[in-house]
Amino acid sequence: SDTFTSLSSIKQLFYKEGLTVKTIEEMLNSQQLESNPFMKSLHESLRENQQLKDEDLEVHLHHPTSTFLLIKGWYLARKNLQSLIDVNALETKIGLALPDLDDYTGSATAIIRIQKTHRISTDHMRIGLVNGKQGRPIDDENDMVVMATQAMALRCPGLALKWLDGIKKKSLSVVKLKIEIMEKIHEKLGCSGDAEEIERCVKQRDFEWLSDDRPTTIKYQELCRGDMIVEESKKSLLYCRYAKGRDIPLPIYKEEVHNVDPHVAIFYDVISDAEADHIIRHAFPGMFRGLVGNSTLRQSSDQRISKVGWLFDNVDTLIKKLSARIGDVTGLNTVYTPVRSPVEAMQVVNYGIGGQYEPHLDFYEDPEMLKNVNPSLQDTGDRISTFLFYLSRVHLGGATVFPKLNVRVPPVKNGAAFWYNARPNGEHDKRTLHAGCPVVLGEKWVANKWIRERGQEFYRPCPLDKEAIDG
Ligand SMILES: O=C(O)CCC(=O)C(=O)O
Ligand SMILES: [Fe+2]
Repeated sequence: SDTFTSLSSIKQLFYKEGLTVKTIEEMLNSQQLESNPFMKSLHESLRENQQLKDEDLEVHLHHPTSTFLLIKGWYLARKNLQSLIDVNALETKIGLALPDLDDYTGSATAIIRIQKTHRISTDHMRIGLVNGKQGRPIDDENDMVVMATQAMALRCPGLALKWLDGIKKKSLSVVKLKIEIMEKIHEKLGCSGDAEEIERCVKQRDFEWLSDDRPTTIKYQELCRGDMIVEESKKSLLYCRYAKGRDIPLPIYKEEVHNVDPHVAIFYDVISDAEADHIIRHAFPGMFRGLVGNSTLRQSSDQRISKVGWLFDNVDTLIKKLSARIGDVTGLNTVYTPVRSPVEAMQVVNYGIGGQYEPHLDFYEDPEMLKNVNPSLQDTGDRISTFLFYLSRVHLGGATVFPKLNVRVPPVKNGAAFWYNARPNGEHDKRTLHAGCPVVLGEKWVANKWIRERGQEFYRPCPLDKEAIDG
C-alpha cells in the first residue's frame, strides 16, 4: 500500500490506531463474529505502541526499527483480518490503506540499506540501537529470516549471514538459505574444505560488510556516511559568504560553496520554521509515490522511496513569496507564470523508512519528456538549476550527495542546496549526478524548485567564452 514510502503515511497509521482498532471491533461484532481472540492478539501486538505517550510518539517514529515493527504489526493484522471482514471496507471507513506484504518487505529492505550505508552492525540493529538511539528490538525469528533474504537481494551476503546467526529454530528453509549465503561468502573469501571448515574460516574473518556492490554504489554509500576525503587543492577553492537578504527570515543569510565547477552550494536560514511547516501541511493531502523513468515508462522503484506533491504559486501566496526569495538569493528569474514559466511549481518530497533517491540527473534530456509537460512549461527548455529547501530535521542520513564531484551537502533544516545542472553555455552537465541518501533517524522533508532554461537569458547570460564557468 506504499505506507513505507513516506513517514507521513507511517505516522497516519499511528495516529489512526485508536480509530482503526475501534472500527475493526465494530465490524467483527456486526458480523456476530467472536471478536475476542482476534482483538486480544491485536491488542497484544499493539501493546508497545499503546504504552507510548504522545510526546514520545514522534521520537519513536523517527527510529527505523520501531517504524519497521509498526508496519509489520499492521501488515500481520491486515493479513489475519482478510478471512474475517471486508478489509477494503475497513480501509474506506478509516480513510487509510493498511500495510501489505510490499510494505513489510520494503521496510525490511530499508533496514538492510540503512545498515550497509551507515555500517550499523547487525548486533546493534537487532537490539534496536542505531547511533546511540534506542528503538524497539527485532527479536522475532521470522523477521530475521526476512532480513537475511532481503540482505541477499541487496547483494550483502555478510549481513545475511549475521541475521541468520540470530536464529535458533533451524527450519529447512533456513538451512537452504544458509547454504546459499555460505556459497556466496566463501566464493568471496576463498575459504575451502567441508561445510564446517568453511564456516570456521568465514567466522574468523570480518565478513559482515562483504558485498557485491559496484564501485559507483560504494562511492554513493561512502558519501552518504560522510566517509570521504576532500583534496586540499579543492578545499582551498571553497569559500563561504554572508549576504543581505530582502525578505529572508533573518536580515542576513549565509552561502557556503561546496564545489566551484559546477557550482554547488548550501544557503543557511533561507526559510523559517513557520514557512516550512506551512509547506508540509499544505502538500500532505495530495501526495503520491514518487516515480522514475522516461516518457514511455514511469514507474515506482526502490531507486526513489518517497511521496511527492506539488504546490503552485498562483494558488498559494507563500509559495509565490518563496519563489521570489529564491530569485533574490540565486540571482535567477523565478517568477512563475501561466505560460512559458521560467520556473516549475514547488515539488514537496517526504521520504519513508530508509527513504532515498538514488543517483540521478535532474534534467530530462529526452525531448519527448520536455514536450510532455503541463502548459506553463511548454517551450521552456530543460532544468538548468535546482534549489532544494530542507524543511525538517534529519538526525542521521538524508544528505544530498554528488558522487562524481565527491560532494556531500548536509540536510540542515531551513537551509537549501543550490546547483547548476547545465554549464553556462547551456550544455547538460552530467557531473551533477546526485542523490538523496537513505534517511536513518529523523524525518526528511524537502521542497524542490527547478529553474528552467528559458527566461534566464539576462540573469545567467550565455558567455562569450564557451568554456566559462560560474563565478
Ligand atoms: O532529497 C534530496 O536530497 C535530493 C532530492 C532530489 O535530488 C530530487 O528530488 O530530484
Ligand atoms: Fe534530483
